[in-house]
Amino acid sequence: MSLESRTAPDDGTDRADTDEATPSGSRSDGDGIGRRATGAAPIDASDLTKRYDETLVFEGLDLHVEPGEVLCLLGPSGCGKTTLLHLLAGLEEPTGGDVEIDGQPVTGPDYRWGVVFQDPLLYPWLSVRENVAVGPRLRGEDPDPDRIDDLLDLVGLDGFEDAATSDLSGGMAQRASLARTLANDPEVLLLDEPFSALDQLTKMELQDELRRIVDDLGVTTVFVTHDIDEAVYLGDRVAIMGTIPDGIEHVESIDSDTRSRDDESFLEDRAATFERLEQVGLQ
Ligand SMILES: Nc1ncnc2c1ncn2[C@@H]1O[C@H](COP(=O)(O)OP(=O)(O)OP(=O)(O)O)[C@@H](O)[C@H]1O
Repeated sequence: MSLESRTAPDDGTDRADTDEATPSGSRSDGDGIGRRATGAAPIDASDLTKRYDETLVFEGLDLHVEPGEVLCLLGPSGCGKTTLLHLLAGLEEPTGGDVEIDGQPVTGPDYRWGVVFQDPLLYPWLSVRENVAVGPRLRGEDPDPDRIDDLLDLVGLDGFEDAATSDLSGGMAQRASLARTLANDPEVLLLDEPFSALDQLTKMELQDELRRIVDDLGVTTVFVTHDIDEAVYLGDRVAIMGTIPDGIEHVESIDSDTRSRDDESFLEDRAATFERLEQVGLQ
């Protein structure tokens, strides 16, 4: 089995003498990721605390995502996945701690860290092509039509450039949403359960497409999901979040070379992740 299981130390501290990650998601080394884009940005969250009035979501959470890595945040409803993603994206302010992307503090939303939401949120009065060109336009740039076409090709929407968004299926709308985010050339891609509203076949197709795209672009990616198979299939590592306010309980490294849903190592990775979920008291 090629899976490296990275157990959280009992005392919650780093083990510098082993090849293990901390529960907060730091890595002691850089292997096992398999892809490392030159120029891709690391994400560093330090000592993050988020509280909404009486609700402490997590406290003192640390997370490091390697340049070009795909990290999946996995956990049950209400464990704080979206909250953590929003803090990484600058969509919400932490109660304590800070987030840096490529060494720059995240103080608010920015096109350099692109977010894809569960709802594609396309502008219905614009064509698919115009939706994808929105980011550069908002920044006062003249979008390069060839680049927009290339992006639509990349996400599998070749031939739908001039379609109205109302003519798109849910999967196609999510492809357009992804292309719109990629049009900003983000250093980091943050996705919040983007495929959870799609039927199983479309979801699997889009998982394949996303994996191909992030591999091609080498963009650092954080993907929120509550679907174990999705997390294991897409992630270089899977960070398992416990119930609030436990934060990240365990980080599982997934063998990057085996991206096949029906081979033995996928099933082994899945079983190991499921076991970890059970060990932190989740089903
Ligand atoms: N704006 C808010 N105001 C008050 N409490 C909030 C707010 N946003 C989130 N919470 C609370 O914070 C906790 C974490 O919520 P969050 O949405 O981050 O979890 P999640 O793991 O993403 O859940 P889901 O999988 O259902 O989307 C929950 O208890 C939720 O009720």
